[in-house]
Amino acid sequence: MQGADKNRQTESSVAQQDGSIPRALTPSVSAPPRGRRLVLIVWLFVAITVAVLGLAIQSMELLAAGRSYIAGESIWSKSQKEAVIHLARYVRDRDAADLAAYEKAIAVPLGDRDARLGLESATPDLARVRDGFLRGRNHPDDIAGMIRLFQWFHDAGPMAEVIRLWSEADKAIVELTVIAARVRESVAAGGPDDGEVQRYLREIRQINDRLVPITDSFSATLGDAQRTAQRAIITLMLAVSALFLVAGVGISRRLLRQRDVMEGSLRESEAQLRQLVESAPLPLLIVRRRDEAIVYANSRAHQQFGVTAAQARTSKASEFYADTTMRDAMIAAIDRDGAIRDFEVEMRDRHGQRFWAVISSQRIRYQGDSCLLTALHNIDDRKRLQDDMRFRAFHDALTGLPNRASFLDALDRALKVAKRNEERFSVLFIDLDRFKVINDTLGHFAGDRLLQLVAERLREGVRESDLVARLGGDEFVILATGHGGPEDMSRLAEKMLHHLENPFSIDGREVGLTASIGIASYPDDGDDLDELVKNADIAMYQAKEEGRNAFSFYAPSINKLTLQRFDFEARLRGALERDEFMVQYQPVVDLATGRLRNVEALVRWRDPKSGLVMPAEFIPIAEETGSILAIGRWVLERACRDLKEWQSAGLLDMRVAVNVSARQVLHHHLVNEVYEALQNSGILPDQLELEITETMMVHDPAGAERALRSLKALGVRLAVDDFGTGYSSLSLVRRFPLDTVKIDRSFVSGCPSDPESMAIVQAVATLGRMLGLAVIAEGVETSPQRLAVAAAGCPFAQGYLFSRPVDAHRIPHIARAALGTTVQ
Ligand SMILES: Nc1nc2c(ncn2[C@@H]2O[C@H](COP(=O)(O)O[C@H]3[C@@H](O)[C@H](n4cnc5c(=O)[nH]c(N)nc54)O[C@@H]3COP(=O)(O)O)[C@@H](O)[C@H]2O)c(=O)[nH]1
Repeated sequence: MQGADKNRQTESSVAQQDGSIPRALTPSVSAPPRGRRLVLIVWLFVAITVAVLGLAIQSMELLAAGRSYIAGESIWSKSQKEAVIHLARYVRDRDAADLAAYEKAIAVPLGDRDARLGLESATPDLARVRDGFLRGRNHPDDIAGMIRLFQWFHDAGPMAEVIRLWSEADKAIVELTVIAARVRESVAAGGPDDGEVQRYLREIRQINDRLVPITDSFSATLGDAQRTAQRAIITLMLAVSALFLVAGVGISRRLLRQRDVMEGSLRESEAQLRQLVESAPLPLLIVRRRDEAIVYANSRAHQQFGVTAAQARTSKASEFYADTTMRDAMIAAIDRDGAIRDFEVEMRDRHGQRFWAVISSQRIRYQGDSCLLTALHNIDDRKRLQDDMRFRAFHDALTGLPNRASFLDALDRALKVAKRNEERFSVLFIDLDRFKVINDTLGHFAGDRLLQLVAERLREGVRESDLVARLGGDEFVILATGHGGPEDMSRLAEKMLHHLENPFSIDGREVGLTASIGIASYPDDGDDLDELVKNADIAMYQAKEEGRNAFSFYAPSINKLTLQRFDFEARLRGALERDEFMVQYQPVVDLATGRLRNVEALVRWRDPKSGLVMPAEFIPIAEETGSILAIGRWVLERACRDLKEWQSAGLLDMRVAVNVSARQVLHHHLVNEVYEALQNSGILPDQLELEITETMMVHDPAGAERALRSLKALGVRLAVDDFGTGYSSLSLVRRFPLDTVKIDRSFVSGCPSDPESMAIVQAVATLGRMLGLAVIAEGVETSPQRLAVAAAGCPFAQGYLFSRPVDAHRIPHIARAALGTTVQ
């Protein structure tokens, strides 16, 4: 409302019919513009009025000039008569007074004569003419009209006759002046005698007799001319008026027709525009500013606000704004700028349902009132998308928990608050134990589901004020604010471990899971963001070192150890790319012949920092970090290629055994990788033996069985490593499609002195023989052990007694030797 009147002159005009559309929106019709037409009509009537006025003035002037001639003729006639009388007296009495009276009287006709002669000359001397008329005692104001009348109409009927009679009369006047001159001369000479007097009087009488009919005629003709002119003028005026009347009627009819056409076009345009506005895809409103009344709303607006047309008419626009502050800001912007474009505002419909809209609005005049024409666009979907994107930017898509960015943000805020208020808070770094193995074992879908369930349990276990976030993978973090000291944190960590202890149900399976938690607190364990997170991570490693399913507080003393571990892990991650791995091969000997049965591939890491690293040191870490998959694949490829080379060198019966970790076995790509290794190298499937540990088979028998059967279908051989260390050894050999059993070194080392070890070796050898499995005794270091395992029925053996693991190039040499004793 404010400032409405002030700005009225800037508002658009609108049609005034009820419900019509703002004229500012009406398309133009094809007639000339209304303003221009109006100007033309005004000018036409001005021209007509000027013409009529001009004609009337001229007519009146002509009539006035006619009357001047009549008046002049009267004076002329009287003067002429006086001149005759006084001249006759002078002739009779020779009285100078009569002569003077004569001269005064005759000056009038002579003046008029001079004027006439002047007007009849080819180049009239108007001064002379005017002087003549003045001497003829005509009124000075009439002279100009008399001159014009003479000039314009001297050839026209009555006027020509008047001038002719005037010339006739002037001849008689001139004759009179001649007689007067003769009389004067005669008087001067003492005459005239009686005879002359009589003659002069007779001549004067004759002239007068001639003049009387001329002047009568002159007077009558002048009267006729005046009447004729009067009639002509009246006729002309009537004709002109009739003409103007006809023209006026014609123009008016034309204007009316044009107005009808324009109104028709306007109505049509308005109807079209109304239809357009009605069917516009956007809600449109016209709101009266004075009282916020909705004076027009299209059907989309009715839908948007959940109102009928009747309800809209009785509603106030302000009812539909969710927030009056926003509405006030919008009105202020309109008052300032005259219009607003794409103003974002929250609205609500009649039922209170809120939605976001962008509004464009401008001031208009509508039905004589200052109004706002407003178009709005519901942007709820866009807002939702934006909110969703914002949520995604700060939340983990899988678990819905705040993500790393969100956590760091919250941590930053917590730090500032804690510094300001001198408060404590803690970061709990949670890493799930062996999650990667579970993920590989159960598949990624199950792994994802497990992470979601873990997230739920963690969230349920914390206070409202604490923040649980997922940093990525199986790493979670809790930002615990408003807690007391380490006791509180211990309780929280224990509670979390306890929460996770109950098995998770995934796809009908019970999955057990534990976690390791590291705790770092502000200000004791760091006073910036990075340090706190890093130290909580270090503490978490400490908890893992302590055997998992545990929590640990950060302490500077654990830092060095853990950093070494970090460093080791980091170096291991890049070792493959840097080509730091190598494979050695350890022979497996046929105890009956002493010849080579096969070789076992054993990986080593040439770490630039710590030298040759044995697999027992790095394989568990590689398994935990997942890099075992790439390392295992590389060993497989390498071993197959080396075997192919030995075969090319003539060792045709050779086989190679490759260790495969649990994560590799359960990984879906192993079958493909083995197939590719066979294809790439060109060795036969049964020349490759894959060694799987017994513990792995026991841990997930179903997964292992599935994987081993797929591998078996390729035609490769399968061996169970470390046989006897698990608890289901016998059931394993029945369930899995095995070819070879390797008796664990711990049993072989007890031979032959330990009867239990001997008995186990013997039992396994017998079992193998009966099931058609090859049995290899591992870790044979001494001749008595060799003799003992041979006596127990083991056909094959492996151990330092025969050969330590050696580089590939030495295998052909060893193979050709009789391996009765240690080669090295
Ligand atoms: N997943 C993979 N695991 C691998 C790979 N390469 C090795 N490994 C595993 O590491 C374990 C340790 O291997 P390594 O240090 O090479 O030890 C092997 C031999 O050197 C050792 N051995 C052999 N004979 C004797 C002996 O007489 N005495 C004695 N003390 N040790 C001996 O045993 C290891 C081989 O044993 P096994 O595999 O059970 O046949 C190793 O156990 C593998 O599991 C790899 O590429 N992938």
